[in-house]
Formats: sequence, structure tokens, C-alpha cells
Amino acid sequence: MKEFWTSLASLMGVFAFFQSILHAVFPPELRFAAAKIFNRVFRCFSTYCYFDITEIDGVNTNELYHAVQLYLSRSASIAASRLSLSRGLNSSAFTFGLTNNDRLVDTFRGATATWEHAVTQRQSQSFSWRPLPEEKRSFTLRIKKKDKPLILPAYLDHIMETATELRRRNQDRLLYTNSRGGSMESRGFPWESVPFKHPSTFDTLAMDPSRKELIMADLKDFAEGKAFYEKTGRAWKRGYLLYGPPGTGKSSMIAAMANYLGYDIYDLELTEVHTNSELRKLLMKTTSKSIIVIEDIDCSVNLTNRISKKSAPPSDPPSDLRPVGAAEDGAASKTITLSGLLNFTDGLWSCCGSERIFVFTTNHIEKLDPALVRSGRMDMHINMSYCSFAALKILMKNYLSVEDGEFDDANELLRELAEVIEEAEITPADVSEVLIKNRRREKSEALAELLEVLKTRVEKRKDKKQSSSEEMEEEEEQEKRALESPKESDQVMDSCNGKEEKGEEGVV
Ligand SMILES: Nc1ncnc2c1ncn2[C@@H]1O[C@H](COP(=O)(O)OP(=O)(O)OP(=O)(O)O)[C@@H](O)[C@H]1O
Ligand SMILES: [Mg+2]
Repeated sequence: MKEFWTSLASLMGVFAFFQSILHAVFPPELRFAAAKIFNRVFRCFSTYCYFDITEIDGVNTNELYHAVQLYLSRSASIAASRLSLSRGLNSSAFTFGLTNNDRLVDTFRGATATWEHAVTQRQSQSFSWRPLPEEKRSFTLRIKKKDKPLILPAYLDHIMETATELRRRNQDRLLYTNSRGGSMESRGFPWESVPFKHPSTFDTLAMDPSRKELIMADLKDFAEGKAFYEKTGRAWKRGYLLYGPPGTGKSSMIAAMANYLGYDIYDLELTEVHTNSELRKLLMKTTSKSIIVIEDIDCSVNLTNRISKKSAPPSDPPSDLRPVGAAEDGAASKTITLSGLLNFTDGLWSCCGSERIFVFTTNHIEKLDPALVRSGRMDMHINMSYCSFAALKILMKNYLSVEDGEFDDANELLRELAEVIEEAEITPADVSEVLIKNRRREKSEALAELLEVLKTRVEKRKDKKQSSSEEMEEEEEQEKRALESPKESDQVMDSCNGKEEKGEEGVV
């Protein structure tokens, strides 16, 4: 310790000596230049090396400067005592920054990096087509010379990646749509966007917790799977098919996925796409870390034509190559085809960009072409089914703030609800409606009301079943009767024939 103070004192002595020489020997106008030279000499003997990262690189904005700013803002909020604060356009988070001459120490792969932020007045405005800011801002990175080969350029790559991730997390999600009704070529960019504010999350999504966890784990695995996809040579994309009756939460699931991963959503309106090449262009203009959604795929495109094709003449092209809806008018090039759609998700073009998720939804999985649902095409098929008791518990928590264990297991109301919920075949959307209507009442009253609704549904379903089975029985009975008394019908036939014969005879 003593040695440290001795060397520090001698260093300060040397510094003071040079300072006094500077003042004694050089006139004030040359002092700045001389100081710079001394500085350089010092740096030659220093064990450190320095990197200046200016805000404006020539006349262009230096991306690295902003990346460093964002990167340091993570730790600046903890380490520094005076900070600058900002909030970017479209951003929902505040960003901390270092103020003038503030320092921050960071470590990377065991090496220490010291950052200093400098703000100086721009001396004279040199000619520029673009007006430059009055202040000159820069970061100076100081690292030990021996660490240089160890951490550069990996450290800078790390900074850029972290900053991109932070920017994405701070930025609001965007929801893009291609359904503007006009020609998409007219404005160059085929997608229009709005901030995506859907509040659905996996916490609020009513479905069995075990299935939910499976989906979340799958999504996480995908988002963190860059190395895996690179190693295995697979395109970094994943497909989910959500199917189930209306109101079971397919759209809510998509919103929850986007919020969970922090991805943007591209809601593709297939009916607005006229050709396969338009579809490809749309795909090319999507960004990484996004979910591309085609809702109600069974209604968007006629995907049943492959089946209907079996009865068509053999000279026709295979149905999946045939333009959808263009068979009669021959406008083949003016439509999209099933193969175009499959290429969209699976072909080479689907890999331009990376980290993308495709989600198709349908209410009628049985109506989809087998090519679309065959294994491997969509990586995961998710059945969004009617409300189970586990899902009901989540809805009770969402709408009535009923916490786990608030009603004990022996509670009569809960027991009855658990008994009838599956039989009632009610969608989470319908349960939500009942709970919303009754949310201001006592919790037990609201649940009792729900129980009534469920019981009525069960009764109705039973009646319907009863009447349809009665109808079926009656039909069967009629068929049986018809089979058992062939003579009667023969007689009718005979009598008809008889009449005809008579007539003929009469004619003759
Ligand atoms: N599983 C669920 N969890 C939470 N809320 C749900 C769920 N399912 C439906 N809801 C509620 O019902 C509403 C409609 O649900 P959603 O639009 O997600 O259903 P959908 O399956 O996409 O229906 P459709 O097939 O008609 O498009 C949502 O706003 C949400 O409040
Ligand atoms: Mg929907």
C-alpha cells in the first residue's frame, strides 16, 4: 500500500512538473496543442489503450455510439450518482445515460473496461450539408493493452447485440397488417403498423397450466436456439397451428406469445394477397423476431380443392399447384395457390431473415388440406378446447380476483363447478362474459350465477342430445319399417305399373 502511495505521489509530481513547463514555456494559444502532444507521449508509455467512439462519424451517425449509450445505461442506473435520463420515440422505458466526464467500469471475459463520456462544445462549424449538433459527444473506452486481443472485437459485438436486444425490449411491440384495401405496390412498403397493446399474457390465458408450460418452454427453446439451429443446419423458424371452436383463445394465445417473446406480429390477410409473388414480397419485408399470423386459414383460401380434385379429369394439374379460385376464368397468375402458401412457410424464401414464428389458426382443422397439417409442416398443433376447471380457476383469478386456496377444496360451489364445467362445453369467452357481468357482486354470488349458467347449458345439451337421438331413432325406425314391408311398396310399384299398363292398353 505504501508503494502505491509513493508511486502515485511521484506520478502527480511528474504531472505537476509538466503542467508548470506547459505554462512557463508555451504561450496560451499553443498550450492546447502542447497538452495534446504530452498526452500522446504519456499514452505511449501507458499500459492502457484508448478508443474514442464519437456520436457523429464524419457526417454519419455512429451506430456504435448509441449502442454503447444503451449498453451502459443498464449498469449506469446502479453505479453512477448523476445520470442523464431519456425516453425514445415509441419506447415505453426510460434510458439512463452517463453525464459529462462520468466514468463507468465494466468487465468482459475477466478484463476490465473503463468507459468515460465526454461532452465538449463544437469549436467551429465546418461546412456540412447536414447541420451538426453544437455539442460533440463521445465515449472513450480504456482497456489494458494486454487485454486488447482477448476482448476485441468480441466485446464490441457483445455491446451491439445487447443494445439491439435492449432496444427491442424497450420498444413497444408493433402489429403489422397488409389489409389496406388498395394496391400494395402503391406505397412501396406492403405492411402498415400500429403499436401492439394487447394485454394478453400466459398468466391471463385460461388453459391447463401443464400445457401452457409446455408451450412456453417450446417458445423459449426456440428463441434461445440460435446455436442449435445453426449447428443442425435448420432454418430458424417454427410453426404452430392453433385450432378449436370460436372463443377458446386462439387470438389471445398469439398475443400472449408475442408479449412473452417480445416479438412483433405480422397479421397476414390472405384475401388481400393476389399472387404468389405478392406473398413472397410480403415475407421478404418482415423482420426477424416476429410472428407471422394467418387467422382462419380454412376461410382465407380454398384449401379443400385438393380433395375435390380427385373427381376431376386427369388432365388437370395437381390441385395444390392449381390457382385457388381461378379455375373457371383462367386467371391463374392472378391468384395465390396452396403450393404458394406452403412455399411461404417452408420454402427457401421462408428463411430470408431468421427467428420467425408462423402461426395458423382455424376453427375446423378437419377442413384443412392434409399437406398443410402433415407432421413437420407445423411443428406444434395446439388444441384450444372448451373451458376446463383448471382454466376456469385462471378466469376466476382474472375477473374476480379469486386467489388459489381462497375457497377451500371442500367448498360446495367449487365442487359443483368442477363437476359441470366439462359437461357444459362452454368456451372461455362465454365464461368471461358471465364473470364480467357479475364482477361487482360478491365472489360467491358471481360463482353461483356462473354455476346456474353452466347447469342450464348442461340441461340444454341433454335436451338437444335427447331430441337428436329421438330423431335418429325415428329415422332408423322408418328405415326398418320400409325394409320390413317390401310388399307394400311393391304393391305401389305394381299399381303404378298397372295404371301405366292400363293406360297403354287404353292408348293402344
Ligand atoms: N383461453 C382464454 N383465456 C383467457 N381469455 C380467453 C380465452 N379464450 C377466450 N378468451 C376471452 O374471449 C375473448 C375472445 O377470445 P379469442 O379472440 O382469443 O378467441 P378465438 O379462439 O381467437 O376466437 P375466433 O375463433 O372467433 O377467432 C378474448 O378477448 C378473451 O377475453
Ligand atoms: Mg381469433
